[in-house]
Amino acid sequence: MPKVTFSQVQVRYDESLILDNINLCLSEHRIGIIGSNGGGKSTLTRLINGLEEPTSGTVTVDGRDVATHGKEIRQQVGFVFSDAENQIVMPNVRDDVAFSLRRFKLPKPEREARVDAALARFGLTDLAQQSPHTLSGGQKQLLALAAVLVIDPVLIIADEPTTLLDLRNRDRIQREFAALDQQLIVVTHDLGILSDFDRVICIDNHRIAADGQPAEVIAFYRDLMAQRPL
Ligand SMILES: Nc1ncnc2c1ncn2[C@@H]1O[C@H](COP(=O)(O)OP(=O)(O)OP(=O)(O)O)[C@@H](O)[C@H]1O
Repeated sequence: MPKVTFSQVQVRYDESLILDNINLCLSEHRIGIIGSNGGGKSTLTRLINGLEEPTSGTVTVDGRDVATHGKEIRQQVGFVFSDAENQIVMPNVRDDVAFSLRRFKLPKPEREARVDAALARFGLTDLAQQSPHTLSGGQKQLLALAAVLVIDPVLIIADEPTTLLDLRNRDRIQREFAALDQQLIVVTHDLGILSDFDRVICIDNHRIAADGQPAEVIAFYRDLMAQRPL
């Protein structure tokens, strides 16, 4: 598995502290990030492929500093955003998936085969010629995942991937996650999908509040939320 490290990472926007003194080494297969709204979860994951930069401290992927190796790291780290609409770049579903491969100099038959396989994997084959904007919210989420998995990343980061999904598609994503060989980091409020993960981290108040096995960290988070006044 890749190794992602955070060393004394701090993120500030103007006067607001978003992440404070984060030290982590992430090398497990499947890692969940949970915590209250606005705590800094998305920011934490966006640091891993350079979508955000730390105000101080360093983030590395397999020893390479994201600040100086961003382009290289983005070829190996796939990011599925919570708002799948923002991930749409091309006028039809097929081209949207193919667009992810533009940076990889693949022979055309291989590129086509990879796109076909990614579409089939997420039940999108029949929608291949359709505009992505006409898909349902859940289908857009599946398209976003297909567009990331087609590059065969070593690490997949998914920010609230099940938010818009009905139960069937949520279960489909859970099964896909369970079958992935790659390292996976998922930010979610859907605690059920984390039960078989290797590690869960709870971010609260811009810091790591708990870090360990899913059952123990989820129990900690539930207690924390129960104590908090509405
Ligand atoms: N570009 C930005 N400029 C200013 N503030 C920002 C920016 N990005 C994030 N923030 C703020 O940082 C804080 C943490 O945001 P983040 O999205 O990381 O939280 P989160 O834990 O993922 O929240 P949620 O569970 O609600 O998605 C929020 O208060 C947010 O408003």
